[in-house]
Amino acid sequence: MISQNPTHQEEHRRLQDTFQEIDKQRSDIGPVYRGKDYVEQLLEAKREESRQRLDLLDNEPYFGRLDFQEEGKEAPLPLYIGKRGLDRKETGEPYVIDWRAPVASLFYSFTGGDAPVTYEAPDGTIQGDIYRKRNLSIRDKTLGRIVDSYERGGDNIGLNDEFLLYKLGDKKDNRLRDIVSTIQAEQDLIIRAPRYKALIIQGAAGSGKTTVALHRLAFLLYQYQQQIRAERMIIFAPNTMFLDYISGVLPELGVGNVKQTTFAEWALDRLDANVRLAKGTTEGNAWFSLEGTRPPITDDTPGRFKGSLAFKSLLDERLKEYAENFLADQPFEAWEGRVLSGEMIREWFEVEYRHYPLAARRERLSARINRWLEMQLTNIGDPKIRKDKSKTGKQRLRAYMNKLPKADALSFYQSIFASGVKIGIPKKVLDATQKDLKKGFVHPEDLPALVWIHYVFNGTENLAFDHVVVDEAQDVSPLQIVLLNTFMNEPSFTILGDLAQGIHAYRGVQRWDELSAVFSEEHNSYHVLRQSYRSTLEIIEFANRILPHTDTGLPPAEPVFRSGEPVEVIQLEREEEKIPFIRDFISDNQGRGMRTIAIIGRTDEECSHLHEKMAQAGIEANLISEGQAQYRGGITVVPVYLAKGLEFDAVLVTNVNDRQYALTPQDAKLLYVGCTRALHRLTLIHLGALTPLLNDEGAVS
Ligand SMILES: Nc1ncnc2c1ncn2[C@@H]1O[C@H](COP(=O)(O)OP(=O)(O)OP(=O)(O)O)[C@@H](O)[C@H]1O
Repeated sequence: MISQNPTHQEEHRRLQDTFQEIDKQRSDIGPVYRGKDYVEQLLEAKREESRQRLDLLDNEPYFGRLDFQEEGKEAPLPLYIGKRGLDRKETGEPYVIDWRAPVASLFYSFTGGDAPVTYEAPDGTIQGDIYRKRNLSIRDKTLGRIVDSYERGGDNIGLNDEFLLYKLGDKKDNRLRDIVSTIQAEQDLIIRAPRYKALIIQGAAGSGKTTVALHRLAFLLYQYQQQIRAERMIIFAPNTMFLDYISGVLPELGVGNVKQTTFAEWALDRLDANVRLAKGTTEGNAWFSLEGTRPPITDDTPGRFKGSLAFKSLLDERLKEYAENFLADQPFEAWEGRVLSGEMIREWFEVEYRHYPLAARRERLSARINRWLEMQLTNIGDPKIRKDKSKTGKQRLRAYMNKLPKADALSFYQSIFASGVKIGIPKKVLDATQKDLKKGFVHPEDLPALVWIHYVFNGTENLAFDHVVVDEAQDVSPLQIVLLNTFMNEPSFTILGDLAQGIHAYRGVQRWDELSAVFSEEHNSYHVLRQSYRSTLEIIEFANRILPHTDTGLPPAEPVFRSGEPVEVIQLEREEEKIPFIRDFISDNQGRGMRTIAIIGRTDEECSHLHEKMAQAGIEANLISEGQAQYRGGITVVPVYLAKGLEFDAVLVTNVNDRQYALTPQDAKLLYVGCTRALHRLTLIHLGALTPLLNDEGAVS
């Protein structure tokens, strides 16, 4: 039924008109070509692109309207803003404006007031006045909510956040979504930042870091379409399940082909097959179990040392020495009396081939000596003697080359550790590495150094990035960033994370300047996102109480004013109460329309045990364990260290007692991660004494 409201009627007509235009353009494209003609096939690829763009538009043609009067024009024009642009077929006039277009930036940067506004167009700054900013919700081709957040001359009070709050109140499924209709001004600044920057973003939990980084990729592809290709953009995320969780956003924004991977996967792809990860090095059983004590984190902590710039300097020194001593300075004697001097060989290797990486120099040298050998053979007239000499010469060349080092990353790395303390590797680091390394096995934190060595030996293999996104960057090392930077002519990075969620501090950074030190001042661009969009006011205020215990000195996250239910901290008397409690928690939340519910435990073992008990009690849930490739949504049991990056409508954190979450920065970070996963409801239970991390005057019990 069409509403009687004149605004609704006007927008309804505009929407129908848009659908007609889309239909017309689709029918003009014509049917799919299935023939063999090559030119037609190429044209068909273009047509298919247009079809896909129209399909995307057809779903939700636009989400916003901005009435803008450009200076010097007679009247304001309504600009409709959508995920993709659409021009009128007949007149060519813009009918829907792509959200990434310069003029659309006004929609995001405008926060009210009657003062003139400006935006940067390719031809310079454009000034004008805004008369209306409107959000429109379109679902299943039907116009829903219309919210005017600004009207010139109106009172405009309290309307600004209404559409955002309406969107944030949604229940979630198993995928991260795009936010084009409600991007906030502080996020938009990051999304539209210039290409050649190393953006480092410290963002509170739920501030939209991951989402913003994905929108930035879509923006860069639009803005620099002649210079940037999706296939040369890459996203590094902490694990494959997280990649699965975020995998829907770029296609929703009409962007395909961006490589999304983990650092370990990418590194192992680069390295030779002889590099294998040692078993039992998974973080789950090493760092996050409750067994033993976790040593304090220092610069000598193996993961931190092996990712440091100090280690890189040490490697570089050794690599230089290795290259200098590569040749044995031996002449090559092809057969008795036919000698190629050591000086000549050095001249070729060190002067002629100096621009090639070591492995290529080695190969070129071998080919060059071989050519010299062939030349010598042409001087021998007797075919039989020539054949004999050729055989000897080739054998000797093989032997000569075999004596040269192999320029293999793993052997080099092994040799570095064999030299050990002598060359400045701390004993702690040696002890943690040697045993496996001697057998040819490495740990994840060895990978940046190994790829670095491989790069010095082999070059970048023509692999170049147009833009790199590093998510959860508090867990990466400076060496990783240096390494990725070598695959680019000029830095173009979006590096995002939250130090308060640095649960892998044993290999990550403790301050952002550890990463910014990699870039020059002109490339560095540091941003802070404090506003948190994910959780209700009550949840954010609760989590903010844990923050000081993380020892990061970070300010509290700022909630959007979206109020929900109070956070509950409940003490159970007996272990047997737990499963019935979980059952009630799930059914209560399902009854309130919550679609994703997580039971967050402290360790892998606790979660497997809970999951088993729940199954015995007939409660079906997905158990998440390390190495899992997919996040399925619904009811999930997950250890807290694997919940990072994900979000759930309702969260139950189990066993928040003083043993599971002790008064240490590491445990504070884990608990902070657990609590900030919840969108609408958060409950914590404990048996025994409550964790001191929550034991302050504000705790609800
Ligand atoms: N401008 C916005 N409009 C609507 N929703 C938003 C906005 N910004 C962020 N969100 C929502 O907030 C939630 C958190 O976003 P995201 O996961 O990108 O944050 P994050 O900073 O990476 O979080 P964390 O560090 O806690 O994993 C998501 O549900 C996202 O859709």
